[in-house]
Amino acid sequence: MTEMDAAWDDAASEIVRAGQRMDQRGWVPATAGNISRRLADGRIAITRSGGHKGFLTSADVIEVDIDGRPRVEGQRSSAETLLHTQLYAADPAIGAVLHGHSVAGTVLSMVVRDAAIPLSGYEVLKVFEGQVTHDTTVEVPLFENDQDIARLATVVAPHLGRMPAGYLIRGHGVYVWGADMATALARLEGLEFLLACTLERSKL
Ligand SMILES: CSC[C@@H](O)[C@@H](O)C(=O)COP(=O)(O)O
Ligand SMILES: [Zn+2]
Repeated sequence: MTEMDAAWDDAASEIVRAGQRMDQRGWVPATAGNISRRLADGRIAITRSGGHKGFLTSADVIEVDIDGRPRVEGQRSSAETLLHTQLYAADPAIGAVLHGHSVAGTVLSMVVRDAAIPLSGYEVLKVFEGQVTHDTTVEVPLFENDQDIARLATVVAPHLGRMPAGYLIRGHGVYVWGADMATALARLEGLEFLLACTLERSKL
């Protein structure tokens, strides 16, 4: 096996395991969610469209370029590929992107009518990029859902580089990222925890 093949296999395994983890947590119901990883050589590995993300195999991971085009003609990458590649294009430090549809994120995004959900005073805020204290507010932007992903990407674009905790799409789900898969998964777990806390507090 070449070094390039081994690197691809590692990335595909990380994606498969991330899907299993997200499924265990209930964040990818039915065929929801998508997962990608940028390799050191710049190749982008992403889940194919459809299929359950808890039951992925490496055959469900395909290569796309930075503009979101599958390298192999006829392969169908995630319907939301452009939301991944725009993050990679904007920041060379990003190495993994995760998208899930949790109950807390979906419900909160439909109840809150503001353009962002503020998260304040939580110790777990320190899981997000650049955060060193609980004594702060991190805003999670809320974008309107759109089946036209290219158009949705243009709405997200002006916010790139200014979303330490990721973002929410209304009635749809969350996007988070990190330098590697472990960091992206930790941020997703942190964000889901904080969204669940926000939802619980709204019931008191
Ligand atoms: C269960 S429908 C969910 C899809 O419409 C979409 O939002 C999603 O997250 C998964 O799409 P996919 O094309 O498999 O990456
Ligand atoms: Zn989705």
